[in-house]
Amino acid sequence: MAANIIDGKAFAATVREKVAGHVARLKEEHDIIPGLAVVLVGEDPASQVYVRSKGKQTVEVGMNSFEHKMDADTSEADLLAVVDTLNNDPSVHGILVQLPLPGHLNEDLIINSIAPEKDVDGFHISNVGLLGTGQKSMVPCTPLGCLMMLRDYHGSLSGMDAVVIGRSNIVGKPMAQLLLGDSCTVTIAHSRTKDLPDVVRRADIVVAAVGRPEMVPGDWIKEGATVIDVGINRIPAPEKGEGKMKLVGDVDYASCAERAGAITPVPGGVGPMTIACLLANTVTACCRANGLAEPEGLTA
Ligand SMILES: Nc1nc(=O)c2c([nH]1)NC[C@@H]1CN(c3ccc(C(=O)N[C@@H](CCC(=O)O)C(=O)O)cc3)C=[N+]21
Repeated sequence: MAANIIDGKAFAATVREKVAGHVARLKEEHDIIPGLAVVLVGEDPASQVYVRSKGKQTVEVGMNSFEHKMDADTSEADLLAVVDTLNNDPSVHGILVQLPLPGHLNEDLIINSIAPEKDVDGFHISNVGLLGTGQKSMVPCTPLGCLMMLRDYHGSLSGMDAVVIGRSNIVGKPMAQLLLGDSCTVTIAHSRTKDLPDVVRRADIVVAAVGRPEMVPGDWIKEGATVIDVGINRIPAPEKGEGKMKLVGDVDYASCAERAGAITPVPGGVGPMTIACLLANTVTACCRANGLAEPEGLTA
């Protein structure tokens, strides 16, 4: 059986359209323009690509985009000062500090210095706690995008067996919380999990978020399961020519697609949804900051 392909790229376009609609309404009815500030420390080429892409999409949906580029040797105090300025700037509704940060900077400290209501990444300890207790929060963009695709494909997720492979704070843990919130039976698997293949074989929903290229083979996938591939790994592609690279996920797409009922591709799956959800979170933050109704269809 060939799996249905869950087209994250197309889905992300519909999310951005909804965002653009809300942005237009905010401007027209309330004279408010949502603003997203992205802080990039250092010159990691991949990060620069993502930041550019975020800025471009932010402007395309009609929001204001603010970019703060800082040197790789920026001090913690200087970075905290920039975050403080953004926290106090009423035209900024969302703040994202691009991760990973250079090693001399304390990531937790920086993230927790962002005003929780502007923390559109959903990484602040307050938002983590709110999500874990089922209260209104900012939800991390990648898991939110995965949840939107799963709900769209399945309708209700209630009672499904979900296995999340990976226990990171930015994907695995919040993903598990969201699936639990939708009444899945959730297992978080990781590098020390015993009998990982058998654990994954129980799953109706597999979310792979480990950052290891093509580590999940098709024979771990239950017939008909839904596979969400969060991995974005750049690996050599000698078949495309000398020195060429390609993007692959954390699952072996060809063999998993043979057994899955549905699967997200890489590229064109979770990645585009992550950025779309960042824009969605910024609109949500803007509405909350102004005491306006939550935008429909953009929150968990
Ligand atoms: N504070 C913070 N928040 C983040 O959300 C964050 C971050 N730091 N640091 C880096 C990672 C990475 N990330 C991606 C977003 C979209 C794609 C994406 O759209 N990927 C395309 C392919 C892009 C390509 O060709 O390279 C796709 O999967 O189709 C990828 C990666 C967000 N991140």
